[in-house]
Amino acid sequence: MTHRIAVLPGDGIGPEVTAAAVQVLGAALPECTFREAAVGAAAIASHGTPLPQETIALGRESDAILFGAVGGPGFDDVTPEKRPEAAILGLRKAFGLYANLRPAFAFAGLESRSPLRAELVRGLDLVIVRELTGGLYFGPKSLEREDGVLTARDTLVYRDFEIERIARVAFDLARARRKHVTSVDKSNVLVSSQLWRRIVGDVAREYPDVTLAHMLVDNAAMQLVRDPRAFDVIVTENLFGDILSDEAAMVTGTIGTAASASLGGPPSARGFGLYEPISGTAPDIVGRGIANPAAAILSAAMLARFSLGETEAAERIERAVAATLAEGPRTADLSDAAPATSTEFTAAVIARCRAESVGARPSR
Ligand SMILES: NC(=O)c1ccc[n+]([C@@H]2O[C@H](COP(=O)([O-])OP(=O)(O)OC[C@H]3O[C@@H](n4cnc5c(N)ncnc54)[C@H](O)[C@@H]3O)[C@@H](O)[C@H]2O)c1
Ligand SMILES: CC(C)[C@H](C(=O)O)[C@@H](O)C(=O)O
Ligand SMILES: [Mg+2]
Repeated sequence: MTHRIAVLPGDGIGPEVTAAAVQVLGAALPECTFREAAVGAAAIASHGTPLPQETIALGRESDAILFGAVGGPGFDDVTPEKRPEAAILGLRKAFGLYANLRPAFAFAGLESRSPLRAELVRGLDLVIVRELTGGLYFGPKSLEREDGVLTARDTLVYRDFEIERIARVAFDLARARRKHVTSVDKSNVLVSSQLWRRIVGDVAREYPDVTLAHMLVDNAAMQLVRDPRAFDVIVTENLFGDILSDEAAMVTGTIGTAASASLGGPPSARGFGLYEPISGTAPDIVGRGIANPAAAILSAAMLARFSLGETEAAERIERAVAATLAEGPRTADLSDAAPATSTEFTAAVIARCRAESVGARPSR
């Protein structure tokens, strides 16, 4: 059966890392077909809009989207809906992708790259379940002069069903893991967080085998660097999840391995999804061929697992990435001396995938 993958490379290092992910996925699953469309600043240049209708249409004709990154210089004075970043927000909304899974995983051999002491990080394996289609990102916005005062508003809105469904995703996930959920909010200040805490508590009663802790977001930011391994599944609202996931990624040693899946339902129900690195267009390294493609490749593995049901291929890709990170070659974010290029890292991952598929398991 053919798997139809929409590839949206976007801007900056997006095309560099997405090309790597397409190569690896194509090698692991030859039945994938790839069709590309424009998003972000690239689409503004070619179509006059960050998210052309034909890009959405390609997504609708596909089993999954492999996404790079969007953003670029020159948009500081442009309203949010005309910025390149509107493309990713528009896709999340258009496809109802409310559940964003962001694993933070300490790969063996990378402990010394963490800003934390190696013994605090070794074996770290947590998942942030970020609510992705609500909150401050999607509430009404305005910028108006009111009584002579220039006034900007972003509105934080959460509805009960939005909290309930993301809480269920987190508890279901925890059930298949270490059975602990930390719900992160700011309920000492925000009424939306009070509702969040109440509803997550209600859902928790349906999962007596899973423990729940509530934590304020400022404390959570601190605990993530004090003792990151105390976390199993973190569930939180859109903006807190955005910020905490970059922090958790760096705790593992680099943001260059941080993958994500954006789903419209529980991960157990195989279906359409969008898969992307959590990081951005990395303007400081674009065009140099040194970006770490691991996050994009691991996002492709999540795509194989959650949207294609190809568990064996997903695991093969993940093992090949883990072995390459452990043994090298490594890109510049993970190596001080003679780092590999993105292309060299990708070739090493593909070689390990192929070696395994012909029966010769690579050494770990
Ligand atoms: N999903 C997305 O499309 C997405 C996500 C985050 C940021 N952005 C956009 O990207 C642009 C740049 O944002 P930023 O600079 O704040 O964050 P960024 O994530 O692009 O970069 C932050 C730092 O991480 C490094 N980095 C990121 N990915 C890397 C990789 N694969 N390998 C090695 N190093 C890597 C960069 O070099 C940089 O030093 C902005 O326009 C922002 O809106 C887009
Ligand atoms: C580009 C931006 C809109 C996006 C977000 O804030 O969700 C990014 O930072 C992410 O983490 O995916
Ligand atoms: Mg982010």
